[in-house]
Amino acid sequence: MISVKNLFKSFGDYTAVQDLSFEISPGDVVGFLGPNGAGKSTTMKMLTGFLPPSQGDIRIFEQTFEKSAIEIKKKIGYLPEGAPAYGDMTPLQFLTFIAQVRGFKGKEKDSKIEAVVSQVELQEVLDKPIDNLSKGFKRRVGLAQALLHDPQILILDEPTDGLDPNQKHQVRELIKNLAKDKIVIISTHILEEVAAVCNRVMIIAKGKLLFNDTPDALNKLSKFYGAVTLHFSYPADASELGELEGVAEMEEDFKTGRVTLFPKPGAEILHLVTAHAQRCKLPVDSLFVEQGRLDEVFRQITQEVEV
Ligand SMILES: Nc1ncnc2c1ncn2[C@@H]1O[C@H](COP(=O)(O)OP(=O)(O)OP(=O)(O)O)[C@@H](O)[C@H]1O
Repeated sequence: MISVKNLFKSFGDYTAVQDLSFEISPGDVVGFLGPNGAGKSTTMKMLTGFLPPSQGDIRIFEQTFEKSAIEIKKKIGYLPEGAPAYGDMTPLQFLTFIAQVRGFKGKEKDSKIEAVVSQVELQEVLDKPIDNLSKGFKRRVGLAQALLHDPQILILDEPTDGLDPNQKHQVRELIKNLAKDKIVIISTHILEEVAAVCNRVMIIAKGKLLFNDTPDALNKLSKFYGAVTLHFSYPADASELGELEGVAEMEEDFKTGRVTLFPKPGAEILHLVTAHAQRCKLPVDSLFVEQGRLDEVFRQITQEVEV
């Protein structure tokens, strides 16, 4: 369990993290979202013991960094932003170095390295200098060092940043396949990542925690949640759709033939819309219920915050 109470971090006059409080339990995969400069990396650095807080309390499985820094660090795997590594080392040399720092020796060291190399599929680049590797492989080396000691807590700062779609998919699959009792915290700018791997979302902006709930609860804040969108194959009069019982508002895009109907609070409008479209023989190509748009809610939540 990670328990954070009233956490602050200032750099000179600037307060990067303001009064954060939250708890994270084993099994939680948390997507940590926020605009540039929101304070995500700073918070992660405090959670890993890399930066001391200016104020506040961090407890990791009931322990504090003041009393038990080494014990806590054994439980945490951390991938810092940009996946820094020693570029003139090969992945094998780097992972050997990390394994030694983590206190592994002999056969145990070799088997830890072997396991993580196979887990993140580094075999083909093991003996090439890290500086010469592609971005995707560099990121995998970073992940390997974070996973090597099979930590209970994984803190990954933008693990898929700059990766191509295939590599993003691989990293997400890897995260999904981790033991189900771990705590995983991932900072990201990619909203689809949250839906793909996380069961919880925390949004911060200007150092303040603005949202802390499930991805589904975030979707429900979207004005598009439960809306019905239709595409017409040729222009048609959709005005009667906007007057149906339960429809609060209608948006029409005449160029694309798209019509979106927003329900009144609590109303379900799908069956009324389909029945009307059939009755009036509207030229409907496609019709679907919107799940909510994360990018729209993200903008709404993060733009409202005051300094
Ligand atoms: N060591 C430091 N000294 C001074 N200011 C800092 C320091 N580290 C971070 N900051 C400032 O604190 C704020 C939060 O930075 P942080 O890196 O935590 O944001 P972030 O949410 O991770 O952003 P991004 O998404 O761009 O990585 C920024 O304004 C940043 O310039």
